Amino acid sequence: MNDTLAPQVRSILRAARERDVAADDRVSVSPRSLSAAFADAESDGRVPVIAEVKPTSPTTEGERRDDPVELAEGMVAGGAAALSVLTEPEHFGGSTENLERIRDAVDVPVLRKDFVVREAQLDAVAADVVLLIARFVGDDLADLKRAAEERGFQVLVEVHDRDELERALDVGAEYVGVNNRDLAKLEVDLETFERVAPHTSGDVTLIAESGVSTPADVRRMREAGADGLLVGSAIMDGDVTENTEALTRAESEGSA
Ligand SMILES: O=C(O)c1ccccc1NCC(=O)[C@H](O)[C@H](O)COP(=O)(O)O
Repeated sequence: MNDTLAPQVRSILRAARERDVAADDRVSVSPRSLSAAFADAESDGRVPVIAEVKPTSPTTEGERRDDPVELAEGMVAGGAAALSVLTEPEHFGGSTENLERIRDAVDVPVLRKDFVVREAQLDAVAADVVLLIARFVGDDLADLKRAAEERGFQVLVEVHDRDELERALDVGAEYVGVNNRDLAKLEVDLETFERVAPHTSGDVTLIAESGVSTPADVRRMREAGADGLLVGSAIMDGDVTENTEALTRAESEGSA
């Protein structure tokens, strides 16, 4: 599998495998419901957007050093239904402290965005939702999903193609994210979601991840079946409240 990943992604995976977890105790979470947050957004005319606090990334120039709590509050003010917070330190400038502070400051669900590959890594910090990337966790998907749910986390299983989608459905994933970013080349193509989404079963909450930058992209992903969208770079680039608002209002009259 490693040979087919972009060098930056190989480096992310290597760091994830080597990362130790200092936590002594198993976390126990009373999660804020992601599906209820999506329903609340829909009921007042907002597109359900998970806005991502992403200080930097292998495909971003520079690093945004504003207070992550201020960024998160700005995203919620712009109508974000939920937040995603990078906790990966080496390639994304994230931290578990950022997530803790943000989760204390807002009342929407918070997704821990990281590259979890071992059960002990689930105990690094409490969050409402944890990400498991099908391609990274391989045959451990079912065990890690069970371990996460035992701790109270909701689990977002990330896939990129139909085979990974089948694996997500086989383990009973309720939240599936289709990542438009190809981890082999790091290219983003919104057609990925359009190709994979029709093969999902109806009771799954489907999230389009990566590469969404305009209201037209939002509408395109929604027409292809996205219940929600995960957006990082386009929101982090400039005024996060205005950027979030433009996307959450993409289906309102008068939106560009
Ligand atoms: O964002 C990257 O550069 C990246 C590189 C290698 C592996 C993963 C990467 N991103 C993780 C994500 O899933 C995105 O942060 C998330 O989907 C938001 O994407 P975007 O809206 O395109 O910033």
